[in-house]
Amino acid sequence: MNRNPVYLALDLPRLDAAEALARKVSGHIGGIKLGLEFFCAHGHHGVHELHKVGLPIFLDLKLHDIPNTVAGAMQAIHVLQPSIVTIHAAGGRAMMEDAKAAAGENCKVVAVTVLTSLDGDDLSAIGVNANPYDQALRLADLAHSAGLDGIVCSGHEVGAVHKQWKDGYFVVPGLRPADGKVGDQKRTVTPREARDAGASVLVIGRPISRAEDPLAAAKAIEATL
Ligand SMILES: O=c1ccn([C@@H]2O[C@H](COP(=O)(O)O)[C@@H](O)[C@H]2O)c(=O)[nH]1
Repeated sequence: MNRNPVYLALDLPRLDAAEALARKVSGHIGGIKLGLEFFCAHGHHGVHELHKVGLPIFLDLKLHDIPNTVAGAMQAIHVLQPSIVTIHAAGGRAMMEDAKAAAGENCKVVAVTVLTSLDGDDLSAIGVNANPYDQALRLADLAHSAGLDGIVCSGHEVGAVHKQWKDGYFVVPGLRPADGKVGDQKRTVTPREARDAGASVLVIGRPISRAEDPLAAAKAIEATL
């Protein structure tokens, strides 16, 4: 049977609340995603605590620095046994190569292409002369040639990336059920659309964590897949 592709983004300030939520929905998700908010607040201790839930841990740290620094950070998190770690493709080829070389054997390293909270206007404001689709495909190509396992992109690009990188590992956030609040996300699709387009991992946070009934929300999303 295929593993549930949903990784729950635990962007919550309190460790006890994060662990309780993860336990509550653990039968209806495939993994737990811990990001900057969680890691800055709870560090290695928090990750060890969440390991006790018994699901794979995705460390969404979006590392972006000079190659030597990112490689050192990758080595420092070996001990946490993450199944997936993110870096930024905009850090360049050498940074991605060194990050992959420093990662543990069972850890997939995936590169963020264009954040799902950005649209074309945001890219032009930071001097990127391409639309999010073209930019995501360009960075996907770079990540592929740097030997990474896959990328992070929105559901609008994952189908095209999948066509040119058949065995890639594709993480898709910015997911909203058909009637869901979009919030700060600008390039959204439904979980089902992302899965059908070739996503390997569906990252879902607030549609579950901020739902009135998170368990019912997780079950409803699972039923659509
Ligand atoms: O491009 C990206 C990369 C990472 N994220 C992360 O995914 C979750 C999404 O949370 P929601 O509450 O479902 O919007 C969050 O942890 C982000 O840091 C992303 O959204 N987009």
